[in-house]
Amino acid sequence: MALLAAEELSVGYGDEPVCAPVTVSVEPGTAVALVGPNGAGKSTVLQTMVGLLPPLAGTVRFAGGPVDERDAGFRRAVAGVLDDDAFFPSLTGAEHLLLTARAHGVTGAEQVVDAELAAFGLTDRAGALPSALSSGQRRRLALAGALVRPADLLVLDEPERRLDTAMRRALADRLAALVDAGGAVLFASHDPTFVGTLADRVLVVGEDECPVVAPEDAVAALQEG
Ligand SMILES: Nc1ncnc2c1ncn2[C@@H]1O[C@H](COP(=O)(O)OP(=O)(O)OP(=O)(O)O)[C@@H](O)[C@H]1O
Repeated sequence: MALLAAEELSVGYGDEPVCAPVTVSVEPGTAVALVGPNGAGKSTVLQTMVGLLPPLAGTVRFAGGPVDERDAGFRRAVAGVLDDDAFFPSLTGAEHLLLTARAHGVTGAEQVVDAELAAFGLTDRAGALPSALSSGQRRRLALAGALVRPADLLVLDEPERRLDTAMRRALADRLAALVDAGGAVLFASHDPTFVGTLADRVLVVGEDECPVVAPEDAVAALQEG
C-alpha cells in the first residue's frame, strides 16, 4: 500500500492552482522525485502533501487515511526538510539533534547524534548556534535533524541545495541505502545526479499535465536544461 498518495491534487496559495493537478504515490522501498523549472510548483505540492497547505482540490492520503500533520502517528512516521532555516536561535547544532532524537525515543541518543554530526561533517561545529554556521552547514544540520530520528517517509525539498559535491554524493548514496532497506523518500530536485542516483519514478511538475516518467528521461532533461 502507498504510504503517501495524492490523487488529482490541485495546489496553490489563492484560488488559482500553481500547476496542473498531480497524481502520485510513494510506497515503502521507493523514492519519488519531483522535477520542473523554478516556480513550477514542486515545493507547493510537497507542502500540500504533508498537510502544511490545504489542497485546492483532490485528495492526499497517508497510510490510507487523510493527511493530518498534527497527528502523532503522522509526525512519528514522516520526517521532512522543507524550510531552509527552521531552527531555535538559542540551541546549538548538537542540542537540536539531541532534542529531536530524544523526542522520537531514539536509544543511545548521544551516540546517534555524534554519528550524525560526523556523517554531516559538523563535529567541529557541534557547539555553534545556527546563526554562527555557514548556510551550507545549516543545510547539513537540517538534514541531520531528519536523519537522526526514525522515519518511514522522508520528504525533502531540494536536499542538494547549498551542499558541496562530496556531501551531495554522500547524501544521495545514504538515502538510496535507506530506500533499499525499505524506507521511502519523496523529494524535489534540480540535480541530475541526485535524481539519477535516488529516484525510482519522477513526477514532472508543470503547467500542462504532470506526467510520471522514468528517471533516465528526467535526468536527460535536467542535463539539457
Ligand atoms: N507563500 C507563497 N504565497 C504565494 N505564492 C507563492 C508562495 N510560495 C510560492 N508561491 C508561488 O507559487 C508558485 C510555485 O512556487 P514553488 O515554490 O512551489 O515552486 P518550485 O517548483 O518549488 O520552484 P523552485 O524550483 O524555484 O524552488 C510560484 O509562482 C511562486 O511564486
